[in-house]
Amino acid sequence: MLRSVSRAFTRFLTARAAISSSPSIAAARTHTTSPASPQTGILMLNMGGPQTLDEVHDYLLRIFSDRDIMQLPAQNQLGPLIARRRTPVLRKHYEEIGGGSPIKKWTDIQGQGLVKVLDEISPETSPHKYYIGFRYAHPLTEDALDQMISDGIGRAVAFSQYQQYSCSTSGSSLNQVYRHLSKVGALSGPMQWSIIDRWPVHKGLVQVFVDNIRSELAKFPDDVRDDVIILFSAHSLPLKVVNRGDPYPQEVGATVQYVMEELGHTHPYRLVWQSKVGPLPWLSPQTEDVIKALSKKEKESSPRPHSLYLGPHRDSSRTGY
Ligand SMILES: C=CC1=C(C)c2cc3[nH]c(cc4nc(cc5[nH]c(cc1n2)c(C)c5CCC(=O)O)C(CCC(=O)O)=C4C)c(C)c3C=C
Ligand SMILES: [Fe+2]
Repeated sequence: MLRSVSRAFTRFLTARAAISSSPSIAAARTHTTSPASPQTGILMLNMGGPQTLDEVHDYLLRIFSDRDIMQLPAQNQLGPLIARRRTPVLRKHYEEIGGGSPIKKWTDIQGQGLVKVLDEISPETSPHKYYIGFRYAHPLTEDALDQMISDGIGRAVAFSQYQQYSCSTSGSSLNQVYRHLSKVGALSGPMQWSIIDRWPVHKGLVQVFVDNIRSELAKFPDDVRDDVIILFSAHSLPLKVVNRGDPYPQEVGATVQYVMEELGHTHPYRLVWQSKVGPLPWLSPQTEDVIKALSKKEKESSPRPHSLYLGPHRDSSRTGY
């Protein structure tokens, strides 16, 4: 299902690209649908997060109902059951960071910066407008698409905010875009789509990691700084998904490789995996096991290794994986 919908979306994009490159059809379109100054919509796709504690249940319900992320037996019954049971645990986590996810706030800030730059560097596609399309929380992808349609957007960019591609994250969002456009009959509408589905080695991304690592390293005392081990901690993935050929592990590895090259390989490093859910095997080593092992070593050995942790946590939606 996942792959067939993704393929359908790709075929749809290819067909649109073919249409745009055909002079006669492109000319016809100018007459019929293009406004004098075409408006470009950038749809920022991400999983999102509950903005209030009351939104936690529905957020989890959407996650556990999504067959692109997991396939449960009798998912229609089991999904809602697990979501209900998990809600108090996750509510507590969000309570600890102030009562909600900051991802909407940061995506707004990034969207505002994005359209400002685009309006400056690309007047021919201005004015640009960003839309936030979250997969599991408000503002939902479906609502953003409806808004783009009602705004009469002529040129649309589906921009995945996941730097590395996985069928379970970016794939799920793109499938949702395709399904909703099909449902509302907008697949063959006036919106011309292009897509940014991954950017694992983009210069700007690599530089953000490099800058953050350098500024964190500077906080260590001079006599231990060179011994610091850098831990790159990425969200893990079930081996079932990896073995299907999902590109995510390789793309995360590519990000790490570029960052280490830019740093000049000044320090030892490890790529570790976090946030495994459920009983099945996931990519390892797990972050917490590596931290425990390194701390044990730190207590026993001399010179003592120190570690610098770089990875996702609930209140750091800006920092990467
Ligand atoms: C089998 C299920 C899951 C896969 C595959 C998966 C892949 C995946 N997830 C992220 C990033 C995040 N996931 C988050 C929450 C979350 N993910 C799953 C399951 C899978 N993820 C669940 C059940 C949940 C709900 C949270 C929970 O119950 O604890 C989050 C948000 C964390 C939060 O606290 O809200 C992120 C971020 C990636 C990058 C990824 C594959 C590459
Ligand atoms: Fe997840």
